[in-house]
Amino acid sequence: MRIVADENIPLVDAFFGGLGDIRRLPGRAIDAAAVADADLLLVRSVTRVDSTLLAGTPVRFVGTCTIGTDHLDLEYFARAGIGWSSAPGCNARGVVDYVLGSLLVLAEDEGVDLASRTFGVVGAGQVGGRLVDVLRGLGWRVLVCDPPRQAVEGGDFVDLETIIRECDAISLHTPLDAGGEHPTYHLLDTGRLERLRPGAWLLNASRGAVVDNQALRAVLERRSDLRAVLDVWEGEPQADVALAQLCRIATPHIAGYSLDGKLRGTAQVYQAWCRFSGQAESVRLDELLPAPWLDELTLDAGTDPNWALATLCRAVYDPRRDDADFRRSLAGDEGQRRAAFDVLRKHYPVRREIDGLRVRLKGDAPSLAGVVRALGAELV
Ligand SMILES: NC(=O)C1=CN([C@@H]2O[C@H](COP(=O)(O)OP(=O)(O)OC[C@H]3O[C@@H](n4cnc5c(N)ncnc54)[C@H](O)[C@@H]3O)[C@@H](O)[C@H]2O)C=CC1
Ligand SMILES: O=C(O)C(=O)[C@H](O)COP(=O)(O)O
Repeated sequence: MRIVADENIPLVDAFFGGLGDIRRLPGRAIDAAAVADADLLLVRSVTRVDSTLLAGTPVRFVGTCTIGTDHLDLEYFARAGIGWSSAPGCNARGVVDYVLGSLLVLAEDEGVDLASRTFGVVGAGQVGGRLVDVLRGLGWRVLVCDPPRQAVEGGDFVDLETIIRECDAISLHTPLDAGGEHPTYHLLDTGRLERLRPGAWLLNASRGAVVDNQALRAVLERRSDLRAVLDVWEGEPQADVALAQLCRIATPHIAGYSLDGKLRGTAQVYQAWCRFSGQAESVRLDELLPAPWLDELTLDAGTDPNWALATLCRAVYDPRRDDADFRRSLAGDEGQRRAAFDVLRKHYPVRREIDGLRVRLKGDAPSLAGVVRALGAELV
């Protein structure tokens, strides 16, 4: 079997090496010629996979080691009888950790207590759903907007206008969808951005075009009270430099880049391929995942819970490093910036997940135990 794979899929040899010959290419260089004799195509989010790429090739299965599927033409796959899989939820925890780290930075800048803010989560699926659980677990007020879920489940959801009107911090976690019943392309347009509450924080780690980037830049230029955190950009790997400079945190689409999340992505697609092809699985992720660098922490019962929250999160991940790396890359010319966007992603440092921590409490401390549990870390 011939396999073509994005060179940035970690452990691709460990999982797929026994199945055939693997040709590894930069994701943006995977073209029709590269897949002309491939049976299996493994991609990440940067490769557009549609009839232009696949028509006339022997490719019978496409795996994307990502959560997002907006780069796949799924209607074409159905028409052409091509099997496919994404990796639902694989890196959702990484995005939650990114949002937590960003909220801590914003709160520290402005000297506000996060518990006094109202949070809005737009899109409560794999990522947003986990984020809601963590924020509510910390005892914070969270409003949730998810019209597709609301239509099916009824329940405790609000509309987007309520989020805009009432929330001090809004985090976007929808898929990018230009059509359908609940389109998300430019979901935050000029009008909605203008109506953000005074001093509001807007975070986008979903897909760039869920926010109208030009409109956001114009609004941020007019309203110095707003704070923006952007991990994703319209036109990646190009990012609007002026917009990035107006953001409090700006990063090159790395919110979900925990090692655990990336390896889960490869493993989930391998499992999907095994189901599709009727083969037994012979490689297991838990045998390949390295131990975390930081395993166990001890907190005294007298520790301030807000300090504990910041310390536990930042012990594992602090987005300021990624912001600083990205900001330095913005000094280059257009070509250098495009290249740097991909280089920062390709050589991303090892990062683990906050819920991999084990925390020991010295003494009886129910509020500290609540913080540890809300973060998903293990109390030992
Ligand atoms: N920056 C990064 O590194 C990463 C970004 N992502 C992106 O995050 C986004 C969310 O991913 P998941 O949670 O896994 O997706 P998901 O499909 O599990 O959840 C998305 C949720 O959004 C809801 N939704 C759809 N249309 C909506 C609308 N118009 N308004 C409000 N809610 C709407 C859906 O009902 C669903 O519950 C995707 O765009 C994904 O590509 C995912 C992982 C990493
Ligand atoms: O899983 C997703 O969806 C993401 O956005 C990934 O974090 C994107 O990773 P790449 O495929 O762009 O490396």
